[in-house]
Amino acid sequence: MKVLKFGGTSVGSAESLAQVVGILKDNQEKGTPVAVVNSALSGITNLLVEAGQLASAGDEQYKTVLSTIERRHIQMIEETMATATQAQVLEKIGAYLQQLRDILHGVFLIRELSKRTGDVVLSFGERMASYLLSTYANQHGLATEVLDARKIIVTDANFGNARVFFDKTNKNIVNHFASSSKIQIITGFIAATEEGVTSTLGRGGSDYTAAIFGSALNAEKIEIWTDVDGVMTTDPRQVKKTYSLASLSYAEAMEMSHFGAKVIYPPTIAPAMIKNIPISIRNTFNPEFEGTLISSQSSNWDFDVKGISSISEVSLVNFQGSGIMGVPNVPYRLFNALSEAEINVIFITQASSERSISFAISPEDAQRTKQVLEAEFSPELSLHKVDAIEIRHDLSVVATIGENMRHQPGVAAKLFGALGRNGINVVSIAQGTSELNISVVVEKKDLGKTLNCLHDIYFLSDETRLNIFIAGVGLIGSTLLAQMKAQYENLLKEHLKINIVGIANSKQFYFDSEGIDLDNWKALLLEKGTKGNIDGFVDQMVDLNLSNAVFVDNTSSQLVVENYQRILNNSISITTPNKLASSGDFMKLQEIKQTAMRRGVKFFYETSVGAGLPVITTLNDLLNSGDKIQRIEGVLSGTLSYIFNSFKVGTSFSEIVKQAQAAGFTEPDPRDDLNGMDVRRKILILSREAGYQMDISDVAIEGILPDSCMQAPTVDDFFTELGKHDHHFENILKEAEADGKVLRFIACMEKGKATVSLKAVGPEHPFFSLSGSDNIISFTTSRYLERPLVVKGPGAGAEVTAAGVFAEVIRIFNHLS
Ligand SMILES: NC(=O)C1=CN([C@@H]2O[C@H](COP(=O)(O)OP(=O)(O)OC[C@H]3O[C@@H](n4cnc5c(N)ncnc54)[C@H](O)[C@@H]3O)[C@@H](O)[C@H]2O)C=CC1
Ligand SMILES: N[C@@H](CC=O)C(=O)O
Ligand code: NA
Repeated sequence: MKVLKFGGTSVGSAESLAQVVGILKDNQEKGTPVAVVNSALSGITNLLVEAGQLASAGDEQYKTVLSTIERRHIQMIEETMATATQAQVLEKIGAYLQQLRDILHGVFLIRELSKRTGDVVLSFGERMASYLLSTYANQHGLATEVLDARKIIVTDANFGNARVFFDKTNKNIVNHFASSSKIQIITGFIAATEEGVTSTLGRGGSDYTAAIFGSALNAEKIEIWTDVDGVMTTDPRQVKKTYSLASLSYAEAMEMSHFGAKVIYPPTIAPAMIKNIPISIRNTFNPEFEGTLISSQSSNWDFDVKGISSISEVSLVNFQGSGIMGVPNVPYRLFNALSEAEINVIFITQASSERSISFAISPEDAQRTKQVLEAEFSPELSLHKVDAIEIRHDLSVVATIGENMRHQPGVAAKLFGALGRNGINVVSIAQGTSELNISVVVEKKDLGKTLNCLHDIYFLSDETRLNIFIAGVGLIGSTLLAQMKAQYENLLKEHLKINIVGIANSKQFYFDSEGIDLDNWKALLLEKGTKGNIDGFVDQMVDLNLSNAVFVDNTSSQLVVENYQRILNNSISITTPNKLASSGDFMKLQEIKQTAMRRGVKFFYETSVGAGLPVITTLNDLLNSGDKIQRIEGVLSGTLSYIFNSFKVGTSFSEIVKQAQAAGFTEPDPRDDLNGMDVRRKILILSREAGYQMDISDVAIEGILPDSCMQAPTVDDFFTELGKHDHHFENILKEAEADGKVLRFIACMEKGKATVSLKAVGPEHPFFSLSGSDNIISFTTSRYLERPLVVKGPGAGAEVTAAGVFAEVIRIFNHLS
């Protein structure tokens, strides 16, 4: 014998009734006898509650609600019943509705709805649904009859949440089933007192009915049929990719349910658990799927954690004071008072100093909790032995659950590490000594982020999203987007989903938290983008509060840099080829780095020197392993390298500069390259990395650009002006060539002294043989003293720079996961 329970959605439409009959027939074919428990049609119980409340408040609107209830049932009859039988079925349902109307009219007249009458009102939902289901099943070739559970389940008179008398109930069940041959369609949720007065079983009532019958009949299994594929690893409304759990132990299922997962109402598991009857959660609309089996077995499961459940809205009460320390009856008085006031405590922690006890409750109980505690502890409050009761709102509880967590070091570290890296503040923590559950209280605004990042770290097997925000979609930014698009599928195979959530240029921005379509980003930004500057972009990024977030600054804008502190403070990592922060004000840079460190996120800017070449990481590797930097020397400008590699006597200098610009080597304003500013910034960045507290003014420069070029108001004017000086550059070149030398714009830093100058170097010089846009950086250190460590290769250009930024994005991902 199996007991099958069908929830409201399973009996709420023509389609679902057909599915239910299919499931029953399937069992019949397999020779498995079944008993069926059903709920009211979906939504009807709430409507009945509402009608009762309106009637008792003397509000005629109850009639409108009643009409809605009536319409739902009539519509079901019209959609599901054979035409010839419709009149008869309508008559029967009409009789139920008339009774209900009479009762509500009475409630309306006397303006009072006792719990006892409330239960009668509610009972109509299940009674009508059972009748419809049984009639439908009989019309489709099954032999069923309605079993009104009020004849069977005997309870006390605690209406609304009645307690079952199991001796009598079990006897009734056994006797009834001994004499019935048809499939029993049992009204869930409802019961009756010994005197035959209608009662209800409280929250989760129909599940409970199924467990009561299953247990009395020693069923081989109880199946709870609903509209989802069993129990999911976490709330699918909050996390995009969740999985259905094949199995759960009773204890896990209870923990999950206690913390809000819609699994099964915990007390209803008890009768089944005592008899060790497995409970399976199945999807009426996907009956082939096995769903979730809840049993005493701890299943094979590859992960430390089974599920992450949450209660989105809780309040946290802090009860503290010097007078409670070590006083044994304080906790007793506290929780007893709450229990007497029927206030449900969701979560408790106590500091080991015993000076404070915190517990979470539903927000609707907050006011009452305060009153109850103030009354109970009024003497202690007036003597200041207990502090004023503090209640914090807008919090959520997230519980990480699983039997595998037991005796498993590292599970908690993973959890808190992930929360820390994502900037989620943990308000309170509890872990039962059973080690089955670690619960944390977080701010409500962080709930989605918490569930997503925990789901990512525990169930990494499928994919992790990296949420990326890109400011600057010019040359480097657009190349980066193209590279990310090209690599998207390959990364997905590695379980990494590149999710470009926001893009911005200097005028507007565009967001899509599901990931911007990379085939179409330009049009989306231009046509659908919001007008606004970087501050607005960052505001929206921060508001989204996504986990695993990275901000990429592909601009050369100081306005963007001004936002770094705020971005890092919101636990979003940054990678950038923009040199303004790393070569800007020294104290500000320190603050930015400290914020990143404090928030456990990254601030990377490898591409600001030598573009994609590993310059800063190499320098840091040397330093971290204890080497001492003696000297850093290099050709640090891709533009200038290209220019002096291509400039031959007889060619025009200004034309070559234009070529460098067209090749994507120059700064947005090429004068930054030609006047040496770009190189000064780069040698400053390296000097600072090497430990010197220097500023841009500490980098001496011998400029090569005539003043008139610098003063040109626009880049075009600059080129015109530069053309006038072609002969000047040709002369410099001729002089060098006469000595068999080439021109190199060389930066050097030794003992905190940095210089930048144009030099003519001969074939003996290591920088002689450069070509294209090559950079070369040589590190002379204590360990690389005679022969320096050299990094060399293209040091500018869209592809290599964007690739360097891309690599840092992935490095940040590796750090986050
Ligand atoms: N071209 C190269 O080889 C290398 C470039 N870089 C750096 O890469 C950065 C980007 O260079 P490009 O792509 O060539 O510049 P670009 O001028 O082509 O693009 C800059 C982008 O930033 C946007 N932007 C400017 N100010 C903004 C603001 N306040 N807010 C939002 N967006 C803003 C612009 O609208 C544009 O989309 C620069 O910092 C440059 O120094 C670094 C290494 C190599
Ligand atoms: N304009 C720069 C680009 C890299 O930082 C250069 O030419 O090196
Ligand atoms: Na680099």
